Amino acid sequence: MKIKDAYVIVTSPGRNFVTLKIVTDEGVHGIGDATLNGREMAVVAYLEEHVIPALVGRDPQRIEDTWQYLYRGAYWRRGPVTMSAIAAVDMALWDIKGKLAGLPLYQLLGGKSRERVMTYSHATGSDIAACLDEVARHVEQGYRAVRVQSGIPGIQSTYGVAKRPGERYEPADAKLPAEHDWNTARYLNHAPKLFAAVRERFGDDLHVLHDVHHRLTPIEAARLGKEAEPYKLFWLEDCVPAENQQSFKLIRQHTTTPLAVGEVFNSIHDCRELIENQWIDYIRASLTHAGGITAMRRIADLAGLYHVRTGFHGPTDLSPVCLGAAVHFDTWVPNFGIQEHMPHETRTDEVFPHDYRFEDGHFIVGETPGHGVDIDEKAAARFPYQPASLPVNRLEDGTLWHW
Ligand SMILES: O=C(O)C(=O)C[C@H](O)[C@H](O)CO
Ligand SMILES: [Mg+2]
Repeated sequence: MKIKDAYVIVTSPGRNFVTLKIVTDEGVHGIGDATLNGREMAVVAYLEEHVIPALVGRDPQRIEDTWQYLYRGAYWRRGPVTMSAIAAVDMALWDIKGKLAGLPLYQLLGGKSRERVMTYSHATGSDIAACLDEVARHVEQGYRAVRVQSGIPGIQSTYGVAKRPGERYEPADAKLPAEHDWNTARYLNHAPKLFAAVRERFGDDLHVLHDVHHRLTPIEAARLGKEAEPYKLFWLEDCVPAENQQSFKLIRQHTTTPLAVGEVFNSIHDCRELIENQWIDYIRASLTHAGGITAMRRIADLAGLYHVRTGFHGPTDLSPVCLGAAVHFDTWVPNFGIQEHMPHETRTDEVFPHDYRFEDGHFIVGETPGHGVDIDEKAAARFPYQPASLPVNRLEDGTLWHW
């Protein structure tokens, strides 16, 4: 059997998605997600110019060999563009393997470790009261775990807060990056009040998560982790930028608040020190940005040795293809923690028909052979690419900060 054809589909049903479709000479096809928010077309070019020509004619069943070929064979290893492209190929090939075997992906990985996959969603509000109402709405929908983000007095546009009440949070919009403002002191004074209010209204049973989105220094993160301890967070996410993995050593020395990191990681080398030193509790890399199922399996196995659990990134800027594959992975992986769930728009779900379903705060995996997600190319063609960028952040004096 050979790969006969492969092509990229870019579609924007509400936001941009990049999908790779691989077709075999026996007519079986598989798809993979290659969406890199704000840098979509770089991955398209990487796939079209450098990957697809090398795929045609290869045996689609040799997933590991193809992964090594694309990783080692590029000479230029790692990086989000390269690894998203490799991930898309990898996901599509696992999809094909499942279809050929007549088995859903989770069976290929080793079968079910659980019946359902706990998810968390996002409660956002312009202030604490509005955020609490959103938490209540999510609890009514069955969520056992909710991420809380609220506007901060004195800061105009805060990460994770929807622009208008009732709208979804969507950071990428303008063609060029929007400019946001940031003030660490105001944030640090505000965040513990939000956690306290959530616990007071919802009690101890709800899992409460919070995303700092890389904005603190290690000692500031240590202070926040310490002050959050009475409110027993499920996790504190991305409390510092993680290029310097040693930062987490300092944070860890000061707090027992569980730490999660990794949504911008693209290889096992980005998290090896964090895992081996047990400086984190949850690894949040995604199948799309960290090299696919083949690579993520190695990360999860390493993490399992050190009691680190998975908490896959699952924002709307990863397509239903990534989410579908993640639900299979989550159903199998022994050291599962939680799965992020930011529901896609209806038009996105229409472009990507899938068999995973949300029920009572959990995802339930489907039984369709492969990863269970397809693309309706006719529907996709109705939504042309819309250039969009993620924002940037500046301190009050104009200094560019982490967004
Ligand atoms: O979902 C999260 O935890 C995020 O931090 C979302 C990111 O801002 C988003 O995926 C950037 O593309
Ligand atoms: Mg995040």
